[in-house]
Amino acid sequence: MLAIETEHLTKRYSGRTVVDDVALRVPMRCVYGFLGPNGAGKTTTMRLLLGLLRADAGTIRLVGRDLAHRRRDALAQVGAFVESASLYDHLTGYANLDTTRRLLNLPQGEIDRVLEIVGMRDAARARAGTYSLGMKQRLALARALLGAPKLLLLDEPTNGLDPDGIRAMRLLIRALPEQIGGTVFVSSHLLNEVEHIADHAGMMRDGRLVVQDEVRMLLGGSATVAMTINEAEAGAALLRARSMDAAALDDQTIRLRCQDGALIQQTAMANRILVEADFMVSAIVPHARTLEDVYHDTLTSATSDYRRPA
Ligand SMILES: Nc1ncnc2c1ncn2[C@@H]1O[C@H](COP(=O)(O)OP(=O)(O)OP(=O)(O)O)[C@@H](O)[C@H]1O
Repeated sequence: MLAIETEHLTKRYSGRTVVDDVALRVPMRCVYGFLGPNGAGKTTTMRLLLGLLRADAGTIRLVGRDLAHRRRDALAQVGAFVESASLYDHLTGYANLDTTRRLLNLPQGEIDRVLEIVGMRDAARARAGTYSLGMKQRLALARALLGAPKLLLLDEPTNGLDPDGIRAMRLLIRALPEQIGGTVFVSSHLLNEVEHIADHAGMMRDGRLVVQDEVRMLLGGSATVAMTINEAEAGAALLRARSMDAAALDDQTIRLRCQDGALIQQTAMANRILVEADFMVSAIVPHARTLEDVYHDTLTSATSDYRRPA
């Protein structure tokens, strides 16, 4: 069973398709990072998943329940914070959670359970108006955890936080799949963040899901090295003539893309070719592939489609 499964999910505004035939495959018990530039359709997709918008086509299953046919049951599996945390400043953290607890008709003990998860048992006695933004976000997360949902949808959870707040939120999110026995679906435009916290990632562009895979698979594949050389254009041209994947990044730097597992051998070969042709190579620095590379390779190319069959 998947935490989120969509088929042909489509949403149009005034004839313009902003979510286009999206097939999300989000496994259970993981952190899934949902990436894409502004306007790519992430928020619209999340609103569709939460039943806040009606799709023009396609289906949504949340933790095995079809959203159209078993709406209550499906949404009962989901906790979310989609807009930035809205709390009653004049109430304590505890009382804020208590209002939601009563609405959901949950036992009192639920509040202590969720406060424990977000590490705010003591702070919950203070009024929410005195909290830092990081604490407000954690309290909002605690509220989303009320009722023990198996799926959490978080929209830009570190937005506006300082470095300490970002770190605390990241650690918290990383530990959540284990603690809730479920999945955390996080939208973000911070590639570095998703690389640190997510096991799976999906990338949207112009309403389409153009990448979806395990993060370790996305980061695998070709590795690159940066070679510092006296004449990068000519050096890169020579390497390309010898069937190597090389490009001049600037006057003095060649980027050499190596096949999986062949980094050392291909780098040594490129170095020998250049030196034998009287180029001066002064540094060779391997560069581990990052999600930023995947993002740029994918989102800047009009034709690429990294989707793997599910
Ligand atoms: N209510 C609406 N009416 C018309 N167009 C809309 C509406 N909501 C969103 N859009 C358009 O749909 C597209 C996708 O927007 P969406 O907010 O889903 O993108 P996003 O990936 O979440 O971007 P951001 O990171 O900026 O929030 C955008 O072009 C946006 O202008």
